Formats: sequence, C-alpha cells, structure tokens
Amino acid sequence: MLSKKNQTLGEFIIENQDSFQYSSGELSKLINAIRLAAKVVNHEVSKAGLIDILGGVGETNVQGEDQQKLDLFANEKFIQTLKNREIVCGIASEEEDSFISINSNDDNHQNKYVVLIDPLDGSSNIDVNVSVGTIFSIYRRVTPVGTPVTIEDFLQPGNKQVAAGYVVYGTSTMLVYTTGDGVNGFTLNPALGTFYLSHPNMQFPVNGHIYSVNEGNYVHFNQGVKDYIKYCQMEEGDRPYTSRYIGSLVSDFHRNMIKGGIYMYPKSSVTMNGKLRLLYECNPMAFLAEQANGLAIGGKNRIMDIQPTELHQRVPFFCGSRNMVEKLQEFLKKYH
Ligand SMILES: O=P(O)(O)OC[C@H]1O[C@](O)(COP(=O)(O)O)[C@@H](O)[C@@H]1O
Ligand SMILES: [Mg+2]
Ligand SMILES: [Mg+2]
Repeated sequence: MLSKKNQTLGEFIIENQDSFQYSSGELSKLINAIRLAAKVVNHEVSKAGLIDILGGVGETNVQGEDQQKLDLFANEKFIQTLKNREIVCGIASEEEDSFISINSNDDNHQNKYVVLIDPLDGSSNIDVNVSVGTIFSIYRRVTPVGTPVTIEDFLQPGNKQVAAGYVVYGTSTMLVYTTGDGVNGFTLNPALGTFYLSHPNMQFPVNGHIYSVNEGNYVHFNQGVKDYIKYCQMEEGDRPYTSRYIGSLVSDFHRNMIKGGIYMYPKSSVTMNGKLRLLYECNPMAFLAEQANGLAIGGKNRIMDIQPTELHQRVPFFCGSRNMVEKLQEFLKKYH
C-alpha cells in the first residue's frame, strides 16, 4: 500500500488501484461514489437542526425500528449515487425490506459488485447532536454477470468481502476503509470538499483500557459477559478500565481503534441474537478490525466465518483490541 500523509482520497485510490486483487478500476469508481454520497449526507447532518430533517417519519423499517428522516435521506442519497454511476448490480440496505437489483442501460454491462449499507448508523443520536455514521460492505457477485442479482449475491460470509468501511459524522467527518490491504482514514476538509489522508495504516492497540457496552442491559446478559464486565471494573493491575458508550457503533468502534478498547453488543434474555445486523454492521466492522490487527467475534466464532441466512439477521458482536477480545473469550468459554 502506497500512502503519503495528506494525499487526497482520489490520489490514494488511483495510486493503490493495482494493489487490489481484482483491480479493474470499478472498485475505485465505487469508493468514489461512496465518497460523493458521504459528502452530500455530511452536508445535511452538519446543519440538521436548521432544516426539517430531525425526528421520525412515523414509519418503521423491516426490523420494526422507527425510521428517522435522516435514515431515509441517507438511504436515498447512497442508493441514488451508486445507481447513477452504473457500477453496482445490487444494493441492500438496513432501510430496505429486500435487496435492490440494479438493471444497467448497457445490456453488456460487466457490473460485478453488490453493496450492503447501513445508511445512518446511530439513529438514536441524530436529534441530540451526537456523532453518527454510515457503514458499507462490498462483495463481488457470485451469480453470472449480466443476469439479475439474487439473494445469494448478498448472503456471503464476511471473509468474502472485497472492501468495507464507514463514514463518521463527528467533530470532523472521516471516511475509513479497507480493500484488504490495511485500513486508512481520510478527513474531510469541508471548505474544499476534499478528503485527505489523515490516518494512514490505522491499527488497534493490542491492549486497551476502554470497554463499550450498554450497561443498562446488564441484568439480561449471560454470566460470561457479566463476569467480563466485572473484570473490567475490578481494581487490579491496569484496571479498572474506563466505560465509554456513545450508542453509535461507528463512533464507539472508531474511538476504540484509535485508543484501544472493546465494543460489545451481546445477546441477552431480551435480544436473543443481540441487536446488530451481521451483513451491514458486524461484517464490515469485523473486516476493518482484522485489517487493523484487532479481533471480531460473535462468541465462540469469528464473525467473518458466519454463513448468513437472512438479509437483516442479527448476531452478538464483540470487537476490538486483540488481547481484550481474547480475554473476553476466556470468560465466555467458561459457560459454553
Ligand atoms: O441503544 P442501544 O440498544 O444501546 O443500541 C445502540 C446501537 O444500536 C445502533 O444504533 C444500531 O444502528 P442503527 O442506528 O443503524 O439502527 C448502533 O449504532 C449502536 O451501537
Ligand atoms: Mg447501525
Ligand atoms: Mg442505521
């Protein structure tokens, strides 16, 4: 991977095109499309209080969650931008019941990629001015080029991803992604509308001192998770760790990748499979984590080895600094 601090995202994409195993320029166009949609969404997010984009639309998505205006705005912008560029043959989104098959105007199109997105991550934080994000995961289709995509093209295990990333709309706006050759972070200069390489070759510190979990659910967690949380809080060695939970997966992950930490959304007696969606939340964050020397598990198993069965399936998710996730796994194993 070739990287020079402060080079633009556009320059970085071109310079690293050949390090991508399927390099044909299509993936570069795809990342460029995501860059463009991220800027459009960032523009709305940054002035959310001034325009009528706060609050819900009074409808729920396929998962029974209240859809926020910004969920739908971001969903529309990412789908539209990807469609207009004629580089993907299918899209799946948290806000769409089923996948969208993209028919090209060019019958001989060679579009090989499908994209899965969480257009707006951290929806519960939109109205309270806390950082939110967008998450994306990219696969090569498994069905023949030129034919309509099928569910098979989306239900691929995470270890088949060719690229994944997120945008965090926070104190600054960053796009962080991997194509399987390390993780790089780009910060948007809003005045110029350009992303610059600010965080080359991001790495999870092997150890960390931050644990991120919604402790309001503590009583519903299984004993292994409870014991690990108690371990984090114990006055011993380099503990207690600090508890930090923003409630936006992207923002909690981003902080933990920079400072060292572990994020947990376990299954519980109320959320039998946890809350987070395997295909457009857990798999992309797991790909990034592993590319940044971290780990991502669902309990006993590696998240990216899970064979998906449904578009919106949920799985327990534990992700972060290598030694912290391995320690948690020790506690979980005690009760399996
Ligand atoms: O409020 P809870 O139950 O702790 O859940 C917070 C988690 O849910 C999410 O908001 C789910 O994502 P969406 O906002 O995209 O639905 C994560 O970003 C976050 O980590
Ligand atoms: Mg989400
Ligand atoms: Mg969302």
